[in-house]
Amino acid sequence: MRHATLCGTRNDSHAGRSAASRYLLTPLPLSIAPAPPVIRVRDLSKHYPGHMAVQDVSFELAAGETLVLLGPSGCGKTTLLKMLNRLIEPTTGTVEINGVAVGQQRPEVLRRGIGYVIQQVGLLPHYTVAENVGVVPRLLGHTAAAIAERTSALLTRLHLPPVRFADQYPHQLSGGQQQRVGLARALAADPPIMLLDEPFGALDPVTRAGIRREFRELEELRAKTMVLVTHDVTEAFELADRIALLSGGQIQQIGTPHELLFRPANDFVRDFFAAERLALQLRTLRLRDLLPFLPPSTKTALSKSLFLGEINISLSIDEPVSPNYSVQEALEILTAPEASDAAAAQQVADASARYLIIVESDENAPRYRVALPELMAAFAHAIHHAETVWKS
Ligand SMILES: Nc1ncnc2c1ncn2[C@@H]1O[C@H](COP(=O)(O)OP(=O)(O)OP(=O)(O)O)[C@@H](O)[C@H]1O
Repeated sequence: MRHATLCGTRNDSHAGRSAASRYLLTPLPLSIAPAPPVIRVRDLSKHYPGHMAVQDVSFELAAGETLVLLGPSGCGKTTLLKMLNRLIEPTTGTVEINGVAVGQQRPEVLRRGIGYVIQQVGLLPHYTVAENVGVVPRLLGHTAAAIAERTSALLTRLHLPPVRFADQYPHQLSGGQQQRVGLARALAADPPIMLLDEPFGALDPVTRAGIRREFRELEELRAKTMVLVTHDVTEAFELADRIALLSGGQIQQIGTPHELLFRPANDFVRDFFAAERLALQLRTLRLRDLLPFLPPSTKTALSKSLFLGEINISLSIDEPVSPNYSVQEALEILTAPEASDAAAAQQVADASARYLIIVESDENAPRYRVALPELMAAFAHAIHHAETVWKS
């Protein structure tokens, strides 16, 4: 498994935490033992009379990793998630958190160390927003001042200004606001592990995409080990370090989004992504993957000052982009007009006049100056290469 031999480095990529960590993987020196998994699931099954909800599931999760449980309705995602914090007891198999079997811990004690977010949010209707957020810290005996400070900071971070929202009741909030309070509540005691079951499920697609973006960039979540359930493929690809794709209670494949897309383990996996294949390829491939396929003429040896000057003078792109950007993000930059700048908007009509400057953090690495047609040609080559490597 990836975390047994590799460690992820978070950075400030525009692409968000998961994408950044996937593409900045650095081999561990052989002398350093890998950290033990935070969550270890072995041969886990749940049988109901006449029905196997989950069958022989095993996986390990490293600290800070996000695993998405993905699959069609009824495939066992929620049952599997709930066995991690003992909301459901397994029929066979074990779950260990930090090396201790969860079956040996009192459920309420176990759950205080694990944040839990569900689609229905489950806010207490007669508690204010602030009281809802403070529930777990109060149980843990935190001081009133510490709870108030933490609540206020979290609400602010989640775009719920405390002055307006702290004293409101759940019924006075929109669905998206309730969802944010649910997230704040789960984060209030700063648990190292978060379990999230369709956390954005009740929202319309636009609100959902917005909250997902905020979620990805939330500082408070950066170091957390997370298991997130969704049936939304785009959501899974945006948020996962690894995805476990389930069907009929069994894991069909577990791996990075790149692995599931380009190296499907079986027909089910391939077919599951077929309808959204191109969109997922655009999200999954990074500019770094395209570099070998760019024509030599795109390589530029501009000095930093010249290069920044050129951007300002002749291009509508203000910032160089990192090779960690997805092809999707690069396309958005190349084709999106600056709303406030009519001249820039005019330039978009001739997209070939716009360039991306792909630049590594290492100053000595080559830079690339790429227009839309070159980008798309390299994308086509990179896809062909990834698929050919898999088939051979
Ligand atoms: N208490 C129960 N008794 C009997 N069968 C159950 C019970 N709970 C769940 N199941 C069955 O187990 C299977 C898995 O259910 P689960 O809720 O884990 O699926 P899911 O993948 O989360 O589905 P969805 O995406 O629709 O929420 C389903 O077929 C469901 O009907």
